[in-house]
Amino acid sequence: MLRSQTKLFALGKRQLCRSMSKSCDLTLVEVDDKTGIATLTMNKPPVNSCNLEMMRALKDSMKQIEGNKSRGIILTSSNNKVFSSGLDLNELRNPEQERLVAFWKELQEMWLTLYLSNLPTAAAINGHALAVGCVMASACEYRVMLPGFTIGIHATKFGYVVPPFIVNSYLSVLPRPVVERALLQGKIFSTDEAQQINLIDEVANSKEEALSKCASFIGSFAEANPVARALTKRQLRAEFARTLLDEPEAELKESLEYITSPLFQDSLDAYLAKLKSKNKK
Ligand SMILES: CCCCCCCCCCCC/C=C/CC(=O)SCCNC(=O)CCNC(=O)[C@H](O)C(C)(C)COP(=O)(O)OP(=O)(O)OC[C@H]1O[C@@H](n2cnc3c(N)ncnc32)[C@H](O)[C@@H]1OP(=O)(O)O
Repeated sequence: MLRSQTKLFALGKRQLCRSMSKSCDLTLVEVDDKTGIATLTMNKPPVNSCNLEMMRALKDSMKQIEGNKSRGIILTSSNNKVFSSGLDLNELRNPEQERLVAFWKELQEMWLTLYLSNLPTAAAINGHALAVGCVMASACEYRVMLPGFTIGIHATKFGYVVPPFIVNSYLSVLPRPVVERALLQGKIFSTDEAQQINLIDEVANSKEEALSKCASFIGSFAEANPVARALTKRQLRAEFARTLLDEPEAELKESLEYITSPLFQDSLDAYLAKLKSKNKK
């Protein structure tokens, strides 16, 4: 995509500076003047983990793209090894109640904004997509992944119960028996395995190729009336979004109780220690 053909804007500056992250642009949005397709790039070093500010920036970017009458959204990463490492686990560890409530509500809203977007959505998965990283990719309508990476929801492996809307994210892409086995095993798929079960639609050999394949998918709706398309998509997806649309408070309460339980906190401590020790060896 040529720089001269794109409009570039960034969100999340203020929030990011407050959270003392390394970069000042959590998300980058480029809109191709020719195609009208927006590329939304996650840009939170080192691994695009989703803290409160990141999820807010993602949600705000998506709303801004919809408001700008773009023709579609491609979600990707500025990191060439990691698409997203999922929720920022530091947000879940010994959380301060007010921030945890804001964090979980933001997760709910970000997921709903992406899952029910009026626009065609596609993910150019140019790195590992773990847990909520996989959930975000699954919430899109189309997925193109680069070889040599991994994707999946491994929550049960480290003692996390999978919330219903995350189950639904998988169910909107994969058949129920596959979802059941994958979630209960905490299965992480290689690119090849993901293609075999249709968790991803295509494999591309470079990020540019992945973006181009995503753009072709979005272009395939050129003949569809955008309003009719959006309302039909909403109808098709409403069932899986029902819990969060109708009872977000109940889902919030259940999740908060679980996250603040000693059982969860203990397994999180052990998991984080393991993750950190990897880099000390
Ligand atoms: C009955 C109904 C009840 C309903 C109850 C509901 C209950 C709800 C509960 C809970 C939540 C469950 C949902 C979970 C979803 C999630 O998304 S949890 C996040 C899970 N993600 C991971 O486990 C990813 C872990 N990371 C990695 O595997 C690797 O980092 C990587 C493969 C992504 C990248 O590897 P590499 O490039 O080698 O980088 P690293 O050196 O590993 O990482 C750099 C740096 O970042 C830290 N880090 C990595 N991931 C995270 C993260 N997700 N959060 C926070 N920090 C992370 C890592 O520790 C390194 O830090 P240091 O440099 O060592 O300080």
